[in-house]
Amino acid sequence: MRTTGSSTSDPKALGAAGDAAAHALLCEALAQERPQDPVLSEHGVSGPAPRPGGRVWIVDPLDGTREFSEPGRTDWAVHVALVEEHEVRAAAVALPARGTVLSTRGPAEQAPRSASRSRIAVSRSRPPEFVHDVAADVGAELVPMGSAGAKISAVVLGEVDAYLHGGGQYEWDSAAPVGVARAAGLHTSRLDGSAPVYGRTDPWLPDLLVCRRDLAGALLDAVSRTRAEGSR
Ligand SMILES: Nc1ncnc2c1ncn2[C@@H]1O[C@H](COP(=O)(O)O)[C@@H](OP(=O)(O)O)[C@H]1O
Repeated sequence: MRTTGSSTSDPKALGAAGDAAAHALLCEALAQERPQDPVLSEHGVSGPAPRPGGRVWIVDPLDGTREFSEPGRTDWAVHVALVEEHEVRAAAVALPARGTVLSTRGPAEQAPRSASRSRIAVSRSRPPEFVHDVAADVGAELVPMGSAGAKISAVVLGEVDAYLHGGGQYEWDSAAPVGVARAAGLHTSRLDGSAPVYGRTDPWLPDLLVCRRDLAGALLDAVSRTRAEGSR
């Protein structure tokens, strides 16, 4: 759709069309392969109603819709996660513009460090206010990128060392990439250090830290310090 320009020159319409096409494809495939399972996304639930703690596929057909509609950008992704008992059991994140799919079947080890100075991926359109103070606190460089899936993939691939998010997000923005990151041996938590919980009735999951294990303590301390200072 991107290379043919689809039928529209309006970036928003191209994003919406890509999102709708990917959603239809994933729902059709899951209805065919796993007809007993509910599927949750930004578009609501398709298939049977989810049961508390039961199996649910959490998908984001197009994460980084804005970047998808900007020619040449590769920071957008497709997320598919299988959640059971509030845990991600299996997941895949596709980066179609890079011809790459990362999954929970990938190597269970962290990539080597990207550079001597830590690099933290943050939203390019809505970076949380506290990230500048956190970066200064730990001596890191900020790397603005689109898409939670692309940013978490960048941590898995060793291109950056951490992804820091705050201010808002839903379970479909992070379920699959968090599953992939955890399988790759990375730290994944909320900003208070607790484990992210998926498959809840309310899918709001507004903050997240994914990083190399050796950085987790320093980053969580810096987040807690800068947020406490900011609220004074
Ligand atoms: N404050 C916020 N509230 C709700 N969703 C947010 C958000 N900040 C980021 N997101 C969502 O998280 C995904 C990654 O965002 P970002 O590129 O800014 O890091 C995007 O998903 P979509 O592209 O699927 O809409 C975006 O909508």
